[in-house]
Amino acid sequence: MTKPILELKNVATLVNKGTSNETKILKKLNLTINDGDFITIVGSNGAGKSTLFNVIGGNLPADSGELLLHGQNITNQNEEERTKFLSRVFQDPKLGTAPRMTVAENLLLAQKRGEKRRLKPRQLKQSMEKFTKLAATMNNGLEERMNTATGNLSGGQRQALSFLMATLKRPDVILLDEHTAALDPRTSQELLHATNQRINEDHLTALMITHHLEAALKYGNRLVVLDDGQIKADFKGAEKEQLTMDQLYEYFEI
Ligand SMILES: Nc1ncnc2c1ncn2[C@@H]1O[C@H](COP(=O)(O)OP(=O)(O)OP(=O)(O)O)[C@@H](O)[C@H]1O
Repeated sequence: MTKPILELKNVATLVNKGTSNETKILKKLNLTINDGDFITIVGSNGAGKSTLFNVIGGNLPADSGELLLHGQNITNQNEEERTKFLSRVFQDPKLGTAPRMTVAENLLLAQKRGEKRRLKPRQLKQSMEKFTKLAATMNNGLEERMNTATGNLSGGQRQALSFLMATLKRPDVILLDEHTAALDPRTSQELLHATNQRINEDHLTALMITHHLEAALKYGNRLVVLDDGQIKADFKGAEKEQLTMDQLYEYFEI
């Protein structure tokens, strides 16, 4: 039986509250994320995709409705508290890693998330074999650059590292916020492939925003279409597998 990990119930979000520009972005949105779900999220510009991630991540409050994690109400938890169960990878390769630190040091930081953050050379040595193996799963030469400062990596390697850091401690939910959008088509495809492999093999739960409809169709067990702050469609299992590009395009017609 599928177990809900995170539930959004009637979540609404307002911006510019109390002004003449007050706007409702998410409109009584309901979404249940089950254990092992890999949900691709598509929608036009301004549909509310990033806002949805901001509300899940605690960067933006829900003005009404509630969020439940394993049945517990977390609506009022702040961003920092939510990092205990959640991690996010952004579009910008400059975010998510410490540029002057090496690949191995960044991975050690991610491994020590939630603990005291002092890095000891001994711990780095102990974890090196594990980190190198992990980096090799990305299939982009990251494992050969373990002692390179992150700022000197290619964009693709940097995003792969951000992804590994986000998954290292197996958070309950991983938010992938167009994490391959700044990469060239080939590098983007390779990272999507490696992302998919790790999510499936490690049975992780993830949401991935993408503007690449092909990728949204190809990856994941669910596909959610967001429109004007609401979920317009939520294709699951066989229904998603049978969904065609033409059918998906129809959701983008004005
Ligand atoms: N803090 C804010 N203040 C005012 N308006 C906001 C704020 N955050 C988002 N919006 C507006 O809410 C709407 C949804 O924005 P959001 O960034 O969530 O859309 P999106 O689906 O992620 O778009 P894109 O595909 O362009 O990234 C947009 O019209 C945006 O301008």
